[in-house]
Amino acid sequence: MSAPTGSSRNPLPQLRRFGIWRKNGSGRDTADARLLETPRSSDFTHTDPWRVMRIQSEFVQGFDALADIGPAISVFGSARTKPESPYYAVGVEVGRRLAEAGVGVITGGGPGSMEAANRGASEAGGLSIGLGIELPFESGMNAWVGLGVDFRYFFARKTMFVKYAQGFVVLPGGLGTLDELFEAMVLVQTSKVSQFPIVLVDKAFWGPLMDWIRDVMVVQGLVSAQDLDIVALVDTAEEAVELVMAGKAGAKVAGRG
Ligand SMILES: C/C(=C\CNc1ncnc2c1ncn2[C@@H]1O[C@H](COP(=O)(O)O)[C@@H](O)[C@H]1O)CO
Repeated sequence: MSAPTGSSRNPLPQLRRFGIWRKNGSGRDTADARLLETPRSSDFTHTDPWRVMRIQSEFVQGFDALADIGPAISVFGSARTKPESPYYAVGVEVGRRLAEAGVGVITGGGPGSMEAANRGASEAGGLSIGLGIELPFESGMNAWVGLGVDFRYFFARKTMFVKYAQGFVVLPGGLGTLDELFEAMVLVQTSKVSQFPIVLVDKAFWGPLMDWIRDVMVVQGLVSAQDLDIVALVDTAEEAVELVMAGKAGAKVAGRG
């Protein structure tokens, strides 16, 4: 995690934090992992009803903490992006431009590109939100989050990314970023959400993936050519924010089901 520099236009935000958070140290034992484990005895299955209560409380807590945030955009990207990387600079600029456009910035609250977007939003005086996740190794909320909500379960957290945002900006990333991107694409493809702009930043990074979808999936009839229009590819933070804000105007409408 980068040390804040003296060039900030705003000091580090005062963190308001929700959720149960514990440092896991080097252990690999998390609530998510325990839930997904195959039960080894019937005793184990008897604990699942209690987990449902905990899962329920995580949704209630998320809804409660985020209900009044106003318009916001979720920004995804690699947890491993270094502060000296050009991707980090783009993330800061995306966060800053979104804040200047008057919308909150929601990230996973972690390091790398998440930190960059939170930092840009925070430095510009905007609402900087982090949805943290319990992981088996130390990570924690980055220092640029002003409103933090901690989650044990990925699926509860992912609901919040969509429910409280009017669009996604996706910076280069790995499996976690792809997971978030494809979930959003499927929600649009299946009309669970509409009017939901998804903007991918860096054509050189994302282009080959889109080419593969077009050349393999579309050719084999596994997705339709129109599904590629669910996302837009750009090269700059300026274009990303312009596009995502233009799409923001329409109300998000839930599909049937
Ligand atoms: C691997 C490292 C830290 C992990 N910490 C994370 N904290 C919060 N959110 C995370 C973390 N890792 C992944 N995510 C989520 O997935 C996306 C990034 O995943 P990727 O595989 O790095 O692309 C991101 O948008 C988060 O929501 C650093 O040592």
